[in-house]
Amino acid sequence: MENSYGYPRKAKDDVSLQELRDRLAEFAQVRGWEQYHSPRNLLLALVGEVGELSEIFQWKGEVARGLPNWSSDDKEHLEEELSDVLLYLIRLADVCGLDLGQAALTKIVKNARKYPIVNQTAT
Ligand SMILES: Nc1ccn([C@H]2C[C@H](O)[C@@H](COP(=O)(O)OP(=O)(O)OP(=O)(O)O)O2)c(=O)n1
Repeated sequence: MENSYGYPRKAKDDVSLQELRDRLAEFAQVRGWEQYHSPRNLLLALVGEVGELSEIFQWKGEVARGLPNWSSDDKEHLEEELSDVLLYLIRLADVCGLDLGQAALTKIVKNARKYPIVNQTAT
């Protein structure tokens, strides 16, 4: 199976952090861009993309979940900026030699310990 980006895929919804990490490493390697992908440069690129993501929401007021009133162009733009943030984040973790997926799972467990579930009693 091949997706709309031209890459062979096993199934439609099985994108993994590992796959994205490997695609990004290949993307940089074949362009000779590894020299530019230092931790600091990637962090600055990530922050820049967070700024671009923020611009989409800037001055809009509160936005309903599911973005019911957004055009498909606006949603596509949002998908792109979210992706840029994700991709730079994954690449940053990779060049730092960290396993981002495992780290995130570990952090979720830590969060759950810090914020235990408080039983809600019906009134
Ligand atoms: N040195 C680079 C430059 C780009 N990219 C990749 C990661 C991002 O997913 C995307 C960012 O590309 P641009 O810098 O062109 O940013 P935009 O896509 O947001 O374009 P624009 O700023 O024109 O909206 O390309 C990368 O890995 N390394």
